[in-house]
Amino acid sequence: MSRAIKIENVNKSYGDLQALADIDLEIKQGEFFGLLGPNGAGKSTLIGILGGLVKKDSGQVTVLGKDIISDYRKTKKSLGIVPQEITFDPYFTVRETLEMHSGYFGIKDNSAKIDELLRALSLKDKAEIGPRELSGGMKRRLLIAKALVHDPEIIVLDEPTAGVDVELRNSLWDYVIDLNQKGKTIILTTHYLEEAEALCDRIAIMDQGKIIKIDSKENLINSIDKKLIKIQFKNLASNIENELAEFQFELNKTEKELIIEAAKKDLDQIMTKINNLKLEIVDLNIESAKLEDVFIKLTNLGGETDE
Ligand SMILES: Nc1ncnc2c1ncn2[C@@H]1O[C@H](COP(=O)(O)OP(=O)(O)OP(=O)(O)O)[C@@H](O)[C@H]1O
Repeated sequence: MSRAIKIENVNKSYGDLQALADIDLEIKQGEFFGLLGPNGAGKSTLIGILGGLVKKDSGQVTVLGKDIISDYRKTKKSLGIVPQEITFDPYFTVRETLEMHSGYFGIKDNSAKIDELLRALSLKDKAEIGPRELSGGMKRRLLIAKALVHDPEIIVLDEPTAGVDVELRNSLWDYVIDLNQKGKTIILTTHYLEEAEALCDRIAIMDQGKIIKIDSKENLINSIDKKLIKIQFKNLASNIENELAEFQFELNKTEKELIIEAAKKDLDQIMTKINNLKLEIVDLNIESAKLEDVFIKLTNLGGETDE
């Protein structure tokens, strides 16, 4: 696979605040890449640099092998960036907004693509009204359509589903997955970690202007040695707590449910002990670690994953 984006040694400060510190990152063509991190980690700053909205202090960024500064026009055409901030010209309808944006890229008749986007993003019946009459979620979908009118090779989505309801979120993802399967590179930032876990192949976790971890989703999740065992018994026995004393567990006596957090290496011993209790099991569930566990471990910010 060839390279979609190469970021080398990029730095950016706002006064005394170093928003990006020596960022190195390569994203291959066709990847579905997740850029995660707590508020203020530097994700939007990095995306702003990519799109030419933020000026880097140093370093180099290339898009499909072209420098974002010296080959600005070409790199701009290869990128479709959906920003976090919603801004529109209120005097144009949804369709006119998309036609005008096509015009920026020199596309004269773009009605087939515009119709495809309006359909995919469920905006067809809103095509002739102004952005002021759209709900917050609809505005966000128009922002996505606007970024895609010129059929870019690389699509960057900065928090695309904030404020979008579940049904539309799912249809939006179906559309983005389809684009990715057709070969488009997708870069996603989101605070919905389960969304990143479901969609991304590779993930970079940023914190305080640095990339603190970058790996495949599977490797990240496997790096957490944790299983959550939930067992519901028909009846409890008085010796459960003694029997499991060496492990970390919770016992809900009303629900007759036992929850044990265990390392993989202890699973066999735990299951043997539970077997020795000779209790009738009503339900059993073993969960593996989630991307959220990795995020919490690396950033110590579990409580702030949702905005
Ligand atoms: N224009 C600006 N002027 C001054 N400081 C800024 C500016 N833009 C961003 N920052 C600061 O740079 C840091 C990185 O911000 P950035 O928006 O890139 O983070 P983020 O990871 O996108 O956060 P979020 O998840 O909240 O969107 C923050 O400390 C922020 O306050």
